[in-house]
Amino acid sequence: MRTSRIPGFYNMTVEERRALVAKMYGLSGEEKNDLFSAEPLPVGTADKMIENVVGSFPLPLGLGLNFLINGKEYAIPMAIEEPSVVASASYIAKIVREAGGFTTEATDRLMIGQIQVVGCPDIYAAKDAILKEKQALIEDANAAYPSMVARGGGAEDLEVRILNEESGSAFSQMLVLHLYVNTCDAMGANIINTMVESLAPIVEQLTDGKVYLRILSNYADRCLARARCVIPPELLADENYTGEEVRDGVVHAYEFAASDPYRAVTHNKGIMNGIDPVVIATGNDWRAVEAGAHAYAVRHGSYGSMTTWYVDHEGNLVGELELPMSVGTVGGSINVHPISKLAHKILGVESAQELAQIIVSVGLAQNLGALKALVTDGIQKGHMALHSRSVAIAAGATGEMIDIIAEKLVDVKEIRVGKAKELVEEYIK
Ligand SMILES: CC(C)(COP(=O)([O-])OP(=O)([O-])OC[C@H]1O[C@@H](n2cnc3c(N)ncnc32)[C@H](O)[C@@H]1OP(=O)([O-])[O-])[C@@H](O)C(=O)NCCC(=O)NCCSC(=O)C[C@@](C)(O)CC(=O)[O-]
Ligand SMILES: NC(=O)C1=CN([C@@H]2O[C@H](COP(=O)(O)OP(=O)(O)OC[C@H]3O[C@@H](n4cnc5c(N)ncnc54)[C@H](OP(=O)(O)O)[C@@H]3O)[C@@H](O)[C@H]2O)C=CC1
Repeated sequence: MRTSRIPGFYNMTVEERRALVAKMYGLSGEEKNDLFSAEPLPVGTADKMIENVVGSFPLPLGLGLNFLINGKEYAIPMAIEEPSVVASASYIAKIVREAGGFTTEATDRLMIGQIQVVGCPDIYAAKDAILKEKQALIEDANAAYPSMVARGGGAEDLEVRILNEESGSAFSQMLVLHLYVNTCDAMGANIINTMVESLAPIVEQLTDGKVYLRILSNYADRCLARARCVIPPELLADENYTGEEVRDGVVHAYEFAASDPYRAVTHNKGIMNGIDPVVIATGNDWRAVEAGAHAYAVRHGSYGSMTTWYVDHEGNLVGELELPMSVGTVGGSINVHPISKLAHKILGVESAQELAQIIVSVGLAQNLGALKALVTDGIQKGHMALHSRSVAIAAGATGEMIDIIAEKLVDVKEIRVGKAKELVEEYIK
C-alpha cells in the first residue's frame, strides 16, 4: 500500500527524492521527463495557454507528506515560493495522523451562474414571469450544454432576486437570476457562462428588460468542502511546552482572529498558504478559490477566521475548516499543463469533491502549523531558519556555499541579506 509517511524525505537529495517518487507512483518515461525537465512547461504549450508569451514562471514543487484523510494516504503536490510552508503542513499532518487523520466531507457541487436584468417596466411581474418559466429555462440551459446532463450533472435549479428594491434609481434596481448547475468534476466557469449566455435572449423577452452581465459567481457557497481534526493534547507537546499550553494557546489565537479583522487577515493568509499551493499545482484557478474563501469569511457580517479551534469535553484540540472550493479534476488548464497532470496522478484523486476535501485539509494543517509556532517559540525560529537559504541566494551564494552561509546566518541569529553579503564576501576571500 502507498504511504505518505516518508521520514527524512527532506534530508534526501533532489535526485533521490525524484527516484523515489518515480518508483512510488510508477511514472512513465515521458512523465519522468516532464517532471524532471529543465523546461517543465514547454514554451510551445505556454504560448497556446495565454497571450503574448515570452517564457514561463516556474515555482518550486514540493510534496506535503504524512497526510491521512478519511483513512486514505496522500502525498500532496504543493507549488509555492515561500519557505517553511511545505515543512509545516507535513509536520502537522504527522501529528494529526497519529490522532487518526483528518475527516472531511463535501456538499454537492452546485455552482452559480448570474444573469443581471435592468430596466424592467414592472420588476415584480418580471420576476413572476421568470419563475413561471423556471422549468423551461432550466431545460434550455441544459440544452446549451447537454454533455453535463449526460454525466449526471447540469442545471438543477433557478432563483430570482430583486436588488435595491427600494431604490428610486433605475441604475441600481435590478433583477438577478441565479442558475444552479452541477458541474460534476469541472470547476465549471466556462460551462456556466455558456448556459447563462444562452438564456439571456429568453430572459429579456420574459422580463421586457435588458440583460447586461451573464457570468459565473465565484461565491460558490453551494460547493463547500469541510475538514476536521481532533488532537489529544499530548501530541502537541514538545521539550519546552506542554500539550495543554499549546492547545490553549491555539484556541486563544483563534479567538483573536475571530474578533479582529487585522489579525483575521493574517490568520487566513496562513490558511491560504496551504490551500493555494495545492490549487496551483493541480492546475486550478487560485484567484477563484481566494475570492470565494475571503467572501465566505465575512458571511456572518464581519471578516473573521476561516477556521474554528476549540477544546472538546475530553480535552482534545478540535479544528474545523469549511470553505467554498470550486476546483476541478478536468477542464481549464488541468489536462494541458504537464505538471498539473502529474500532480493529479500523484494525488490519485477520483473526483473534484475528493480534491476539494484534500485542499481544505491542507489549509487546516497549515493554520495549525503557523498557530503552534506563534503560540510557542514564535514564527521566526522555524520559518527564518528555512528562509535563510533564500537569503543566502539573494546575497549571491551559489552551490555548496548556500547551505554554509544559511547555517552561519542562523548561528549568528541575523537572517538578513546585508549580513549574508558580508558572509559571502568573507567566504570568497
Ligand atoms: C518549520 C517547522 C515545521 C519546524 O518544526 P520542528 O519542530 O523543527 O520540526 P521537526 O524537526 O520536529 O520535524 C517534524 C516534522 O516536520 C516536517 N519537517 C521539519 N523540517 C522539515 C524540512 N526542513 N523539510 C520538510 N519537512 C520538514 C517533517 O515531516 C518532520 O517529520 P519527520 O519527517 O522528520 O518525521 C515549524 O517550525 C513550523 O511549522 N513553523 C511554522 C511555519 C509556517 O507557518 N510558515 C509559514 C510562513 S509564515 C506566514 O506566512 C503565515 C503566518 C505565520 O503569518 C500566519 C499567521 O500569522 O497565522
Ligand atoms: N469567474 C471565473 O472564475 C472565470 C473562470 N474562467 C476559467 O474557466 C476555466 C474553468 O472552466 P470549466 O468550465 O471548468 O472548464 P472547461 O471549459 O474546460 O470545461 C470542462 C470540460 O471538461 C469536460 N469534462 C470531461 N469530464 C468531465 C467531468 N467528469 N465533469 C465535468 N466536465 C467534464 C467537459 O467537456 P464535455 O462535456 O464536452 O465532455 C467540459 O467541457 C478555468 O480555466 C477558469 O480560470 C473563465 C471565466 C470566468
